[in-house]
Amino acid sequence: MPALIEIERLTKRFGSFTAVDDVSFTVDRGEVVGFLGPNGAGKSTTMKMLAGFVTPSAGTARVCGHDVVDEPVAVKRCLGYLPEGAPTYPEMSVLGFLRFVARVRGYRGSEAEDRVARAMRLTSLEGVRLQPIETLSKGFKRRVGLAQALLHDPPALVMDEPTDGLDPNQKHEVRELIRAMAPEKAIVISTHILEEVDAVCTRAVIIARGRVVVDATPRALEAPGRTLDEVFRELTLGGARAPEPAAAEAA
Ligand SMILES: Nc1ncnc2c1ncn2[C@@H]1O[C@H](COP(=O)(O)OP(=O)(O)OP(=O)(O)O)[C@@H](O)[C@H]1O
Repeated sequence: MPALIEIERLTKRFGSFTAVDDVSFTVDRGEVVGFLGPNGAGKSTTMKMLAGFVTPSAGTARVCGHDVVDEPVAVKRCLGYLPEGAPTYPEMSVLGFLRFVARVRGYRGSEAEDRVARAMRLTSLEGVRLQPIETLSKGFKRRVGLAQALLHDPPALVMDEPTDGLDPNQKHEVRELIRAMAPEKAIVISTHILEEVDAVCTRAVIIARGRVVVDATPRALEAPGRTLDEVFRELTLGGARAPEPAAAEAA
């Protein structure tokens, strides 16, 4: 049976700048892949291609067997996507926004209400349910993003820095949530926090300058006697890069 998430030679060029360069990896049910890399390595762009927000320049990606370019609606049905930053519609209340998401996803009546309630429960949002999103702290906004990604209980989850902006207790809660969901789902999380990889990931894919430089279990990476931090620096030195100004304008 094919993996729930399949990425094959995926490439994204912005003008003459190649942000994602021939990236391939798969994620099976039960796996939590930590997608790591320095700033500008191409993590968000890869995730946006998986979620259908950016069109690949070359290569393919499939979610639950559906091609992200040819079958975008089928992909969105089986994928939960947490983008970087905060959810849109800042003037909506948490409850109003999640009801809206439920409606867009085709749920009505008690099923919609049950799904909204479950998503708020999983992300501990009940206490702020009537508050406009724009008045929430960064950590709570992040949780609203997480709630919308989980609302339809998708088999595949792609989360761009899910614990960004959360305090240590909230980070712990979100990691626990990811761990609890993991057996049933294929999960990709991007992160800068290497301890997060140890805490929740079954595999680490490290990307640098748009290319995959490692795809291994955290345990294999650390052996013998090296920390993940050391491995990360060794593999990604050369670090951040920026597109040529002309390329950025062409995008
Ligand atoms: N629309 C765009 N036009 C031009 N360049 C872009 C565009 N989107 C991203 N890039 C460039 O592509 C490269 C990869 O960006 P991306 O956001 O995928 O990196 P990242 O690994 O997610 O970084 P970070 O860890 O800082 O979030 C960066 O150099 C970025 O400036």
